[in-house]
Amino acid sequence: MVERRFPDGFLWGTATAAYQIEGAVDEDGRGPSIWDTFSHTPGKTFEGHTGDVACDHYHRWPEDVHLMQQLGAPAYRFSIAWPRILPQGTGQVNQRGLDFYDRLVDALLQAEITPFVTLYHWDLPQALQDRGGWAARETAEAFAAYADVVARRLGDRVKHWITHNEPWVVAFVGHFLGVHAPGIQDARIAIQVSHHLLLSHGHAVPAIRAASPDAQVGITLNLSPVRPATEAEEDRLAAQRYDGFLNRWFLDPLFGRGYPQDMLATYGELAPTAQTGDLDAIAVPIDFLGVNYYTPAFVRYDASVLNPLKAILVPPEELQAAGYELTEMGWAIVPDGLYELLIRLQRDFAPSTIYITENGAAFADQLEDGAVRDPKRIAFLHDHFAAAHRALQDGVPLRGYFVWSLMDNFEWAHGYSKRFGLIYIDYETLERIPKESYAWYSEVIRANGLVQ
Ligand SMILES: N=[N+]=NCCCCNC(=O)[C@@H]1[C@H]2[C@H](O)[C@@H](O)[C@H](O)[C@@H](CO)[C@@H]12
Repeated sequence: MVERRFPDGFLWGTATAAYQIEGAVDEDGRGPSIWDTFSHTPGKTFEGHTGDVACDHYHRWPEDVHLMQQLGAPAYRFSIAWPRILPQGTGQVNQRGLDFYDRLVDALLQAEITPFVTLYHWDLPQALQDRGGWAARETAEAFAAYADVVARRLGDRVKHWITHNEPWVVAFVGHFLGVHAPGIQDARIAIQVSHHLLLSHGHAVPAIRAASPDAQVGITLNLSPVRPATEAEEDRLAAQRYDGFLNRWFLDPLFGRGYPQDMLATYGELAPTAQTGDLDAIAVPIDFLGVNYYTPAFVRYDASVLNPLKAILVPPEELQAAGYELTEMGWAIVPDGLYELLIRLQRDFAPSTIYITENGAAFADQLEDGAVRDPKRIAFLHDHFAAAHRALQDGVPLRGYFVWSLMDNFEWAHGYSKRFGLIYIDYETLERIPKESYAWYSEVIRANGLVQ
């Protein structure tokens, strides 16, 4: 008996990204991306892992589509590799790159799986990085031109488009922390990059709509509820600033309010350079907001003069000592954080539609006697699905949920050391082995809800 049933037509799905699963980095005319450069730079990734082969999805995609079909998920979110489409970032289009995604989309539709296409999931053509990358305003225009090329080819069959995946991570993990490509550590550049990413979104949306009639277009943000470490005033104010840094910096301009005044004041002369019309472009109406939720941000005041934010994340070991269970990423498992986030989004921004475009967890999965028992992942997903159901009951316009990830894959700086998949990948043989959570999720999809 289904206790927590989801609305009819709820879009259950799985999610992946090009550089994390495809491999075939030198095949069929693909050009290098900044992640090819970064992962081949000594010391940047776990044990020097690269995406050169990854899950070899570029060649094994028919088997992967079959696994999706067996799972029974009605939707699949994947990203298109810009360097396969425009190897130099602009100019000459690589038809063989377009052909790959054309075949994949046709196979998904044949399998009655709705494709959700992410246009940018971090693999910027290196040729554009050589011309300034996202720190250069021209890259925003190049992105809109790339979106136009892809939407013209696939827009008759792809009706759900996501311009960007997690611009916060691209800007601040890639250009401030420097632990992602292109590995820059400069606050001013990172803030300017966040502006150019949003601007590129604003210019891509009309291009997609023009080429893909009645398409639904949105953007995916990594968002978290922000919780102060203590009720002390300084921690509560730090949490407010961190909420501005992580959430409101992107949500406010996308929903037509311009950049948050408190953050412009906090950033001072680090604030981005914008041109007339930029904010209007960024505020172009979207059909849905994609939300990637993993864990809340637990924040405390930090007096360091080197930190304009004067707020830092509470370290994982403290969270563990406080009683939180952690995933292999060191992220606290807080299903209620998803409910809290969705209710806040509905209250403060009221998007017409929300999709959870990523939620999932890495655990220390072991292959034993040809099987992978992953009870922790089942519990994680169960509890987060229950939180999403509660939000639905409280009026949140949630229309779908994509589990990260369909299969184990290249986890960026962590390489292949972190496993998020519903399907285990044996990286020696590239064999796909569905984990117990795959069968469990298949049951949830068939019942369209949780049975206990
Ligand atoms: N310092 N630091 N960093 C904090 C980063 C938190 C947000 N990371 C994500 O959301 C990434 C998202 C990504 O889309 C996917 O490509 C990744 O594989 C998953 C799993 O990691 C998640």
